[in-house]
Amino acid sequence: MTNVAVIYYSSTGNVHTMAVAAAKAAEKAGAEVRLRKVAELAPQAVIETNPAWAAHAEATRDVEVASTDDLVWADVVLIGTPTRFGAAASQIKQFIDTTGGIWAEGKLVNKVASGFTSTSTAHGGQESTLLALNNTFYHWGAIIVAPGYADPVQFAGANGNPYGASSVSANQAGNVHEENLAAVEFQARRCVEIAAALKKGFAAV
Ligand SMILES: Cc1cc2nc3c(=O)[nH]c(=O)nc-3n(C[C@H](O)[C@H](O)[C@H](O)COP(=O)(O)O)c2cc1C
Repeated sequence: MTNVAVIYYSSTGNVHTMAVAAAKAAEKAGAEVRLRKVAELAPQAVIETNPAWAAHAEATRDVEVASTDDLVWADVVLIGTPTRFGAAASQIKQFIDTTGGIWAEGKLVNKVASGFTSTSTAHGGQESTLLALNNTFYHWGAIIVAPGYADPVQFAGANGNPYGASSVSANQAGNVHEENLAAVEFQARRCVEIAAALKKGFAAV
């Protein structure tokens, strides 16, 4: 059994929708899956300035919050974040910054890792966000499994990002194109497949 942790942050539901699709696809591929949001850092007063943000926070209040134990448990770590000025959301960064202890113990080595994102605009920083996430994965000693163009879904009109599934929301809540969902499903399946092969390979050496 391959363990998959889908860990995400989402203010207005786009990345959440992608995370749920990734989790379901990994489960369908035979993995055991933990879907976890990272802790919110924004003050409630700020959240309430945006009705979509407040509504999404309320709708997902029962989603379990990610811990470093989820990373230790996982064979595959899929991290989803909206773009914030071309980089990951601070909520995701804060979670990443709690991994120093398990990193020092070597507990992140050889995890299969992959990122997905959502931006408002097509050239709003999807690649810079995903490449910045990859920098963390390198430091963990993880094995980055990007979708590449390894499936025809990557050539669908709304897709095309080989670094990780990416949606363009136009700042609309929960506005993920079905082709983006197919892309993140493929990405999750690919990670499960590669992690299972790695496990077998390591067991054989
Ligand atoms: C502070 C802030 C910074 C943002 N920076 C960018 C950006 O650099 N480029 C972009 O295209 N969208 C940017 N966005 C928009 C979000 O990334 C976009 O709406 C995304 O789809 C939200 O995902 P979510 O619904 O999962 O929260 C920004 C939003 C906020 C609140």
